[in-house]
Amino acid sequence: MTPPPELEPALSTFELEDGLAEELAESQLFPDPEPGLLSSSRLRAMTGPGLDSSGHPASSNMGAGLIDRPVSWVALAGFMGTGKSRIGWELSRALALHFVDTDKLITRVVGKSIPEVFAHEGESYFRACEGEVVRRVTRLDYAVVSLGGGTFIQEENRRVLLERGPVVVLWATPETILARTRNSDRPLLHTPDPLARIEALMNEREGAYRQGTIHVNSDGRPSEEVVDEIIERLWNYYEFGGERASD
Ligand SMILES: Nc1ncnc2c1ncn2[C@@H]1O[C@H](COP(=O)(O)OP(=O)(O)OP(=O)(O)O)[C@@H](O)[C@H]1O
Ligand SMILES: O=C(O)C1=C[C@@H](O)[C@@H](O)[C@H](O)C1
Ligand SMILES: [Mg+2]
Repeated sequence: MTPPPELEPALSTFELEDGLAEELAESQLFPDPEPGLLSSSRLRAMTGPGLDSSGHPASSNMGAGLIDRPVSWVALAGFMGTGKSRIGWELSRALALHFVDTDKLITRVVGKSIPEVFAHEGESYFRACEGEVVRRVTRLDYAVVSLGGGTFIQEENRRVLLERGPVVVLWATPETILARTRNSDRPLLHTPDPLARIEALMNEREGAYRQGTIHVNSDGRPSEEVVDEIIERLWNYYEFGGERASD
């Protein structure tokens, strides 16, 4: 069945994620949660042609040169709850780019939720997964990549990401972060005083986040406004010497 035209970009995004999941499943790091579940033939059967040799979904027209955009690759970093996943998805729709959420990709490939990965395999395993995913997503083109809150803290990840393209860091106050994460499961905030934990972690991490390319406040602003500011700042970045989309 042919999807309605407005769903096509989202569908090709899923194909891209399938291709990445397949590659990762074949890497040494990720265990196969159920024997055969992530075998490449099974994924291929579920997802069709996957990626072409340059990493684009085989059916994509995203590189066809029809869309004027400031960048063809951008990552979003920042503390938990600053809006990386939500803003990243909306930004990808606005720029007609694929969307990859590294947390989601890890949970999909490992076959467990992030709290389960922290509880069973430990945080250092999760951080190793993040490193592997960063290496893969920096090889993509035509993508908005939303990172996990701790991904940009690891020096090697920062180096690889900043070498690849602009990294937009989203910011919000500890109070907003608490309100946005209160009803969700972030293992690092499983503590009797999550606000104090957010403040302490933010202090520890602020210097690393400051190394991003573009900084945008997401506090008390509707997501559309945040997306508009990111696009405007990406155009400035492009005009002042950033890399242009290759189409
Ligand atoms: N600008 C915004 N205004 C209001 N709510 C927002 C805004 N941005 C994000 N949210 C909401 O805040 C919650 C957390 O956002 P999101 O999951 O995108 O954060 P994140 O930065 O990806 O966090 P994590 O690092 O844990 O993955 C979600 O419910 C999301 O819809
Ligand atoms: O800030 C962090 O270290 C984390 C943020 C989330 O996105 C997840 O990646 C995980 O909960 C860890
Ligand atoms: Mg997220």
